[in-house]
Amino acid sequence: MEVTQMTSPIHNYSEIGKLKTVLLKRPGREIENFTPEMMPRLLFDDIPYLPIAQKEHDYFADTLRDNGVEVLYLEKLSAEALDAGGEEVRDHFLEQMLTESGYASGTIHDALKEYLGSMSNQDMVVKIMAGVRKNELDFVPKDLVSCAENQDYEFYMDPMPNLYFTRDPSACIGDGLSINHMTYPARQRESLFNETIIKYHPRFANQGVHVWRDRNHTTRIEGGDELVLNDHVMAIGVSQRTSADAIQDIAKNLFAHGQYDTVIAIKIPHNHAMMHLDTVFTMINYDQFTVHPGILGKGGQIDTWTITPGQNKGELNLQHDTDLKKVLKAALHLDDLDLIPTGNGDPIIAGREQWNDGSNTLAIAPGVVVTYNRNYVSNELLRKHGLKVLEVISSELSRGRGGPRCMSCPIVREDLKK
Ligand SMILES: NC(=O)NCCC[C@H](N)C(=O)O
Repeated sequence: MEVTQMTSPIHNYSEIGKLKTVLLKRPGREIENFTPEMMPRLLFDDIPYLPIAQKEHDYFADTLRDNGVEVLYLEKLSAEALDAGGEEVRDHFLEQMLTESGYASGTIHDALKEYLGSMSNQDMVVKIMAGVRKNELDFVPKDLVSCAENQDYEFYMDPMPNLYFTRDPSACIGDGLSINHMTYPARQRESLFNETIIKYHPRFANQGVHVWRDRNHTTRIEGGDELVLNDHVMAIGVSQRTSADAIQDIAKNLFAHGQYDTVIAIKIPHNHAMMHLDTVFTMINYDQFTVHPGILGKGGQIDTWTITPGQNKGELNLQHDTDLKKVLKAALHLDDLDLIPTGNGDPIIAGREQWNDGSNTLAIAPGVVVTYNRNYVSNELLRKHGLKVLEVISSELSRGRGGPRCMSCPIVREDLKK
């Protein structure tokens, strides 16, 4: 009998291998469908201007395409997955989305189900992403919660403005991925789209994709913290968004079922400006990284724990260290490495450019990075360190507090030369 080897449609064994396929989300109505009062809860710092945000995002996507990258869109794959899954899958998806939006049953559930259920899969996906306002439905709720508590709130279903940060709800690692239970309610529904794609889209379903950790957990992890340094070493941020217990959990799964043998947990400040490791630290070449000086203490120290498999199954060894350079050199077998400080280390420029994602570079090949044009001091420094820097326009996209790495989820990268 002929045995056919299944090849996973996901192949991502580094942060820097030549990027072949990436998942993006073009900003839609969801990034305008909220008021200033809703901004903190929705994790935004301002109201973006949609036509310009779309223009900037198209420029980003074109920059990737011009460099040989296949660009897939979350909104399109989600609808295609539902098309492929059929009626039962669509019904299950909608029920789950309604449940996670606060309507497991009841009259509002029924009205929303009828409203969204009358749409094509593509329209339904776009509508759910954009949010559902009360005035869209010809329905007056009569339950006590609606009458006594929520009468002034405009939405039945909140918009999901953070969807264009495709980095976070899932993360491709090796030939698999983590589908993430995210920290804040504003983003928790997002990974349901990723789960649906992996389970039902013909490109991904039944193709041997490993799910290292699914979204059905109470502990929290987000892709901005998950850095695939090479084919056996990861770095994961202990951050506002990723908890230490989730890191231990995914480390155990990676060690037991994959080729990974080292996870470096890096503790960063827990605040909005630095919510993920990739807002302060990214890998951009075999031996080069961006680092925001604001994460380093006196003498350049930072808490790291190198996690490796323990003696017995399921056990983990921890090695604590505070010298990031030493830890990375040891794990990556490098004689030296170049940590390039955001804003050239100037405290004012570093703080300002990090806020607008000056550390958040997307490597599309070793030594080739995509960055926001507004971070001109950091960009100039990267060039001085020998990097090829492709700048993209960034006035509106940056209002969501994420840069080129946050806005992209690499699915396929070429393997690195050994
Ligand atoms: N990887 C990233 O750092 N993503 C940026 C996410 C920004 C978004 N407004 C959030 O707070 O989740």
